[in-house]
Amino acid sequence: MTTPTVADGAVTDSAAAAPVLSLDRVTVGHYGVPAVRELTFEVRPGEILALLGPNGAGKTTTLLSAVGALPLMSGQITALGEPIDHRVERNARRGVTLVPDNRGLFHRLSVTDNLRLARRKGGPQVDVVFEYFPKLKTLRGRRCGNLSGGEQQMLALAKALLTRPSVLLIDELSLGLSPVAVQDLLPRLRSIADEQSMAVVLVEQHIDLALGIADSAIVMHHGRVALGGSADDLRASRDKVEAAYFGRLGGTDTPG
Ligand SMILES: Nc1ncnc2c1ncn2[C@@H]1O[C@H](COP(=O)(O)OP(=O)(O)OP(=O)(O)O)[C@@H](O)[C@H]1O
Repeated sequence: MTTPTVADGAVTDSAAAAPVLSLDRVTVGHYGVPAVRELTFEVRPGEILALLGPNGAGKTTTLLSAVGALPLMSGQITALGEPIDHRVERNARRGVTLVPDNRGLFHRLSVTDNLRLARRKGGPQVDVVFEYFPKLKTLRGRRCGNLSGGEQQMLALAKALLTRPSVLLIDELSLGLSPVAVQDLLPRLRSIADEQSMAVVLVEQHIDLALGIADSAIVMHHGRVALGGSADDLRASRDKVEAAYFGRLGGTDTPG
């Protein structure tokens, strides 16, 4: 794994592997009001970037813009060497996959039927994801609405993996889950990213758990990067992470 560096609020990497997803000075928002300003970062195959920040910091807006669901006010997003445009379905077929915070599941359908619907022609068989989540195999006939929150989140991840993503954008994997369930899921995500060389952008409120599995992280505040760097550096500067999270750093900063 290579070490990201921070320059002007941007998490970049000097290593040779081409980024799977790049945001270059992206400003994006809702109804003409910017929610994210001048955001720059890159993620490479197999890397996990954690997007941290308080409510309203602009994390979801960032993910939505990366899949083409929000028009950019300025800047550019590139995935797999091509600019991201508004064709969300096409972007997904190209391997840019979002796991939304509402999980995007069909609650009346069984686990297997949810997975079947997510499967792409020529893509992996449903059984493949049972290797990552054996528990789902035991629950395959159960209605999704009768699964626990953690099981539903496994199903949401499993569905996303069936699309063979090159970059997976995950909005609050841990939403509504017990700490035990989160401690189970996040390391699995790390292993899957490693095994599949899948880039991941992870929006997460459990700062320490996220920094525990990520390669790099950005702390956003009011739509801007308050702090960014390698997860190792940020773990070593935990007080700065907290200050950035609460908007007490007064601008972009690097740990140390
Ligand atoms: N559909 C929308 N219409 C108008 N404003 C929106 C919309 N969605 C988000 N916003 C605004 O954009 C800003 C960023 O919101 P966003 O959802 O990206 O934050 P977030 O960091 O994901 O927050 P949370 O942790 O609460 O999910 C907020 O000020 C929010 O009120």
